[in-house]
Amino acid sequence: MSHSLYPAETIAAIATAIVPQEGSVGIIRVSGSRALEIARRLFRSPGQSSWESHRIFYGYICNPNSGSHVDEALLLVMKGPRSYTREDVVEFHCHGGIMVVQQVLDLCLQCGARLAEPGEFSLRAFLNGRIDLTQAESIADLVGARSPQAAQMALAGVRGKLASPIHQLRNTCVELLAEIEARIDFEDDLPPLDEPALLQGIETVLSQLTELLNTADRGELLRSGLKVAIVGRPNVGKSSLLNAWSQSDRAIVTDLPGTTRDIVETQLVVHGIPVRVLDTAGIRETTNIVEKIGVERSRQATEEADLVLLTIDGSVGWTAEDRIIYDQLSHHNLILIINKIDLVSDPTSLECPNDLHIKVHTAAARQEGVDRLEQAILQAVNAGQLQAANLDIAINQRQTAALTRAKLALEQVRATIGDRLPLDFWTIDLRAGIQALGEVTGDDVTESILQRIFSRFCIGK
Ligand SMILES: Nc1nc2c(c(=O)[nH]1)N(C=O)[C@@H](CNc1ccc(C(=O)N[C@@H](CCC(=O)O)C(=O)O)cc1)CN2
Ligand SMILES: Nc1nc2c(ncn2[C@@H]2O[C@H](COP(=O)(O)OP(=O)(O)OP(=O)(O)O)[C@@H](O)[C@H]2O)c(=O)[nH]1
Ligand SMILES: [K+]
Ligand SMILES: [Mg+2]
Repeated sequence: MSHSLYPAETIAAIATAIVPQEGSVGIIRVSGSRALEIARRLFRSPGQSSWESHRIFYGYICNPNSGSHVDEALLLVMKGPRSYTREDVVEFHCHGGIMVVQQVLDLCLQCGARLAEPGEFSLRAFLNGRIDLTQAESIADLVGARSPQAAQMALAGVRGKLASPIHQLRNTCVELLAEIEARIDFEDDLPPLDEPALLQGIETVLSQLTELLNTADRGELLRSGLKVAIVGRPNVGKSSLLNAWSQSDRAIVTDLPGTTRDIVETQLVVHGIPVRVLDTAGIRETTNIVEKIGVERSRQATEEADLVLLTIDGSVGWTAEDRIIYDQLSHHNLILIINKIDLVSDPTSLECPNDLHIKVHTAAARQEGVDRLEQAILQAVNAGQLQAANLDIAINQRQTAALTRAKLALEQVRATIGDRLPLDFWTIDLRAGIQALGEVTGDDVTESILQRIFSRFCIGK
C-alpha cells in the first residue's frame, strides 16, 4: 500500500460487493478535484444543464470514445467539503454485477482517476479532518461486525462516542501542561502553581483512563469473537452438538465412529459474541489414512481455539480414552460436555476429573442443553461485563496499548510531583501522556500507524 499523504489525485473504486448474479446495484465512487469533470464526461442526464450538490440524477453512462451507452444509471453529486472525504465526490449507481461496474470503473480511470487503495476514501476523510482515528477504526469494525451488538458498538464509535472523551482527556492534559510550563517560563509574573488542583486534574484523567481500559476485554470479545472447537473421542455426539447448537444439519451424523473427517465450521452469535464453532474428527489411534489426517486436523483446530468443548458420552462415562485427550488439552480453556444424558438415569453420579470445573449436561440428539452450554461459555470467557448496559463503547488493542502508556505516564507525573522533582520532569511525563492520547485520536500519529489502520479496510471504503 502506498497511500499518498498529498491527496491531489482523484481516486476511484467500486464501493459495493461484486458477486456475480448478486447485488442489484453496484456503486463506483470517485473522490477528488476531478470528480465532477469525470462525471461530466461520462454521464448524460437529459434535461439537466447543471448539477446541484447533494442531488441524485437519472441518466446514462456513455463511453466518451465510442459514444455507446454503458448503463442506465443514477449519479449522486456531493461537492466538497460536504462529502465523506470533504473532497468533491460523485457516485455512479449502476446495475449490479461485475460487467457494467468494471466498465464504468475503467472509464473513470481512463478519464484521469487512479484506482483507490483499500481504505483510501476513509484515509482522506481522516486527513481532511472529518473523522478522527477512532472513528476510522470504528468504520472498519462496523463493516466487519459479526453480531448486532458488535455493529452497535462500532456505530457508537463512528458517532464519536470514543473520540470525544479521549479528545477531552487530551485537552485537559494540554491545559495542565500549559499551567506548569507557564511557571517554568514566567515564574515571577504568575501566582504560584495550584498543586492540589493539578493533582486533582491528574487523578480525574487517571480514573477516566482506567474506566476506558476496562472496556477492552468486552471490545475484543465483540470484535474478534471466539473460536470454539468441539473435541472428543469418536461417536460421543460432537457433530450432533454442532447441529443442535446451530439448529441445522450442517454436519453429517451417523452411528459409525469416525464419521467426521474434515473440520466442519459454522458461525453463531452467543449473547452478542460472534462464535465460530468447529466440529472435529473424533480423536483415536487409527490406521485409516483419511481418518488419520482428520485426527491431525482436529488437533490443529484445537490448538487454534480460544475455548475447547471436550465432549464425552455420558451413557458410557469417563473413559481411559477421554483421559488421554484431556491430558493433551490441559493448557486450554475447557468446558466438559457430558452428552447423551437422555440415556443416563442419574447424570450427577458420573465420575469425571474434579479440576474440570465447568460441566454441561446435554442430549444433543434431542436438542437439549444448548442454553446451558451458552451460559457456560459466557462463564468460561468471563463475559458477565458484556451485559453492562451503559457501556456502548469499547476500545481495541491498539487503543488499549496507547491508553495504557498514557496511564503509566500520568502515574509517573504523579510520582514525580510527590518526589518534589523539578518542574521540567513533570512536563516530560505529561507530554508523553499527551502524545499517547494523541496516537489514539490521530492528533499525534506516524505514517506507519496510519498504514496499519487503513490497510485493514476493504477496497472502496
Ligand atoms: N451511497 C453511499 N452510501 C453510504 C456512504 C457513501 O459514501 N455513499 N457512506 C460512506 O461511508 C455511509 C454514509 N456515511 C456518510 C458520511 C458522511 C457523508 C457526508 O457527506 N458528510 C459531509 C456532509 C454532511 C451534510 O451534508 O451535512 C460532512 O460530514 O461534512 C456521507 C456519507 C454509508 N452509506
Ligand atoms: N441417545 C443419544 N444419542 C446421541 C446423542 N447425541 C448423539 N447421539 C448419537 O450418537 C451417534 C454419534 O453421533 P455423532 O454426532 O455422529 O458423533 P461424533 O462425535 O460426531 O462422531 P465422529 O464424527 O464419528 O467422531 C449418532 O448415532 C447420534 O444419533 C444424544 O444426546 N443422545
Ligand atoms: K459418528
Ligand atoms: Mg462427527
